[in-house]
Amino acid sequence: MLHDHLDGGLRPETIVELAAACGYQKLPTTDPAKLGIWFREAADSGSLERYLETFAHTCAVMQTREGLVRVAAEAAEDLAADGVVYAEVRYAPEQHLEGGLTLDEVVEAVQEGFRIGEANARANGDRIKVGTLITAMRHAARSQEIAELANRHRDTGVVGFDIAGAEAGFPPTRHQAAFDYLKGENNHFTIHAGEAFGLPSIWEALQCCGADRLGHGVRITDDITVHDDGTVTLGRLAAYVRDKRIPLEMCPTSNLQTGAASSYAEHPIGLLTRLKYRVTVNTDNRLMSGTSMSQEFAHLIEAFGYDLDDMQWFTVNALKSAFLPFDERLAMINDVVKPGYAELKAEWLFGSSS
Ligand SMILES: O=c1[nH]cnc2c1ncn2[C@@H]1O[C@H](CO)[C@@H](O)[C@H]1O
Ligand SMILES: [Zn+2]
Repeated sequence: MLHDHLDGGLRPETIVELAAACGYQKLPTTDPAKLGIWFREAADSGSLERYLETFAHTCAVMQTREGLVRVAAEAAEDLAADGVVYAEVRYAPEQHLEGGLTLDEVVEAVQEGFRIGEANARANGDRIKVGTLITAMRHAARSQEIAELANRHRDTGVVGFDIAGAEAGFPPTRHQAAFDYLKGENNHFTIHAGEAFGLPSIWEALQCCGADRLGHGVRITDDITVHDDGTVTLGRLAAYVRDKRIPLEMCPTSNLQTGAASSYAEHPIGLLTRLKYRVTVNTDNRLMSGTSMSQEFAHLIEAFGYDLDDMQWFTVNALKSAFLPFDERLAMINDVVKPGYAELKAEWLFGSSS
């Protein structure tokens, strides 16, 4: 899985405990069950801007080294327990400086947490590798500094860079210098684009900034015409995205909440999958969307009748598009993902062994 926000995936009980530990008193409730529901409902706003307001509470409890280590470790454990074997988890270090940590200390704490979480997952019989994406906030003006931060930590598990936050009014070219810098360093980046704003945002992300992947990218369907007889005409940009195999990090539930899609059945992932775009399935924010990787798959199975072969295709697409070295991607696909799906198929054929 390629698109999961660290500050969008906390366990509700952890938020409550960390809030008590750091004296944060603005939580809407300190009952973990109610808090989980509150996040889901508050994020169900129909607008990206309002959806993003809920992150004030999670970021508030991620301002200390201990808080960051714990949240990162638990993210790795939770993803592994759900069957995820490779996850790229992102967050914006600039949002975690209020407790006096430096940008580098924030990154070091999160990296330590991921390593602890990977080890705990192994102890539980699960296997996961977590790669970190360092995000810069698109409304802010620190992207150059954050890109340099990502580049500095590239040899200890930071696999790339991203920009996130409100899209309308903040085109990716505001951060052109950061992208040019990363290209100069032969580093990788993805850009949230085509979620709350349409084709110009996708075009800029690809053709000006040089993004390796698109976060969401759902609005690419604005450039696709489906005719009454079912045939399809692709515009130039839609054709480019498909021809160049640009990975689309699709997050169905998140898109329903922010209004980027109106139902699972009508989510552009159905059309884009049929047209064999490089589609991947992701959670975006497990807390705000009350979801998990397996739940996102379950929604798609229900809406589109996908089977294990389709799940495997999405998973292989994700590994092909990961910011991991090529040999590791290949080993993940051939030695982990394919045998894993073969095992699921055997269970389907012969019945579960457990
Ligand atoms: O779907 C999204 N679109 C744009 N920005 C997002 C989305 N989900 C989360 N964030 C933003 O990314 C920051 C760093 O993780 C979060 O704090 C949130 O503001
Ligand atoms: Zn996102």
